Amino acid sequence: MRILVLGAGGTGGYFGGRLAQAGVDVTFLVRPARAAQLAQGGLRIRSPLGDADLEVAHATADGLPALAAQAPFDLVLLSCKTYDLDSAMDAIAPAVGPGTAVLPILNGLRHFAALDARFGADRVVGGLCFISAAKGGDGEILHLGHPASITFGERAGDVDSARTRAFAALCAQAGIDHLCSPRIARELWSKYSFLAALAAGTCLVRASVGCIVAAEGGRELMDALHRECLAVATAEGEPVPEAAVEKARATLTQPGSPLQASMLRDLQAGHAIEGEHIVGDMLYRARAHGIDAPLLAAAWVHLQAYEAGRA
Ligand SMILES: NC(=O)C1=CN([C@@H]2O[C@H](COP(=O)(O)OP(=O)(O)OC[C@H]3O[C@@H](n4cnc5c(N)ncnc54)[C@H](OP(=O)(O)O)[C@@H]3O)[C@@H](O)[C@H]2O)C=CC1
Ligand SMILES: CC(C)(CO)C(=O)C(=O)O
Repeated sequence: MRILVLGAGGTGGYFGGRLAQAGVDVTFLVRPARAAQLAQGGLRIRSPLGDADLEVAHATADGLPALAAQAPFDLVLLSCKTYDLDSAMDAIAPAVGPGTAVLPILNGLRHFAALDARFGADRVVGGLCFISAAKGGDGEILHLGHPASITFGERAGDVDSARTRAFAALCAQAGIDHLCSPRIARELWSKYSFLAALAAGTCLVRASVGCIVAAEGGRELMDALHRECLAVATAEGEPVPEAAVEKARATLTQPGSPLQASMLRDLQAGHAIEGEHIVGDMLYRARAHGIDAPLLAAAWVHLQAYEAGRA
């Protein structure tokens, strides 16, 4: 399987790097500044699961058509931020042929409509990841915690397609914790309801879960945010299974937990954020279903004010 990884940031750099480390045919599609970094220092992963210093194949958009003409790509692992989705779709388009699958591991859900419209729904596989990772100042990939997993699956529910089976085999070869799910919509909603609550809560308070729940009313805040998101999942026809609800609730209210959403890291660094894609979209869906979501609404005001101040 020939894989193109769009982006060599926190998630793409980590998972693409692990695949490359295991000898998988991986090419990173990056912009010129990142290409220069990769050419000079390679891809460096710093992780509790093991460091790696890798020379990786990479290309910029202008070189991609020639590469795709040499041999078609079987799968594009899409790992951009959602505010870069349009440019990322333009960039990967020359590599998306008749037999190419596109597997996004972005947070949220709204990107699927854009990907379906651009490439056709049959090409787009459902996907998500769990990891805390970021690109450091020197371009190194910093894996900030233990879990690092990818979940993927056919959105039409085919448990055992050749492309998901082949990708699962490569993840196994690379030692990547992975799940090929027959219910990817459910997995997406489980992650999204958890992540939206985490991002809304930690950004609103600008603190980790542990600091929030140590405050009077903090646990109740995280619980109530989670309930708002779970109500949306149910209204959208994908109620989150009780075991996943309990696991997410425990994580969102765990005393002493250093966990914060990647959105808070971006916000504290003064970077662009995926506020509308993650918190705004959850709130829009709540409103469309007539669900009262005052905490999501407050978080969304906060994120918009941040974006306005940044502009
Ligand atoms: N980081 C985390 O811990 C987690 C993130 N996620 C989600 O994963 C997604 C990706 O996040 P993350 O990996 O952190 O993001 P990063 O910003 O670290 O990496 C994204 C990379 O995509 C590259 N990129 C964007 N547009 C293009 C383009 N047109 N051509 C080439 N490269 C492009 C960027 O390049 P450049 O460097 O040139 O800007 C950047 O390096 C987000 O939706 C996020 O919410 C999910 C789970 C955990
Ligand atoms: C919650 C977490 C860390 C899980 O991967 C995440 O997706 C994020 O912060 O963006």
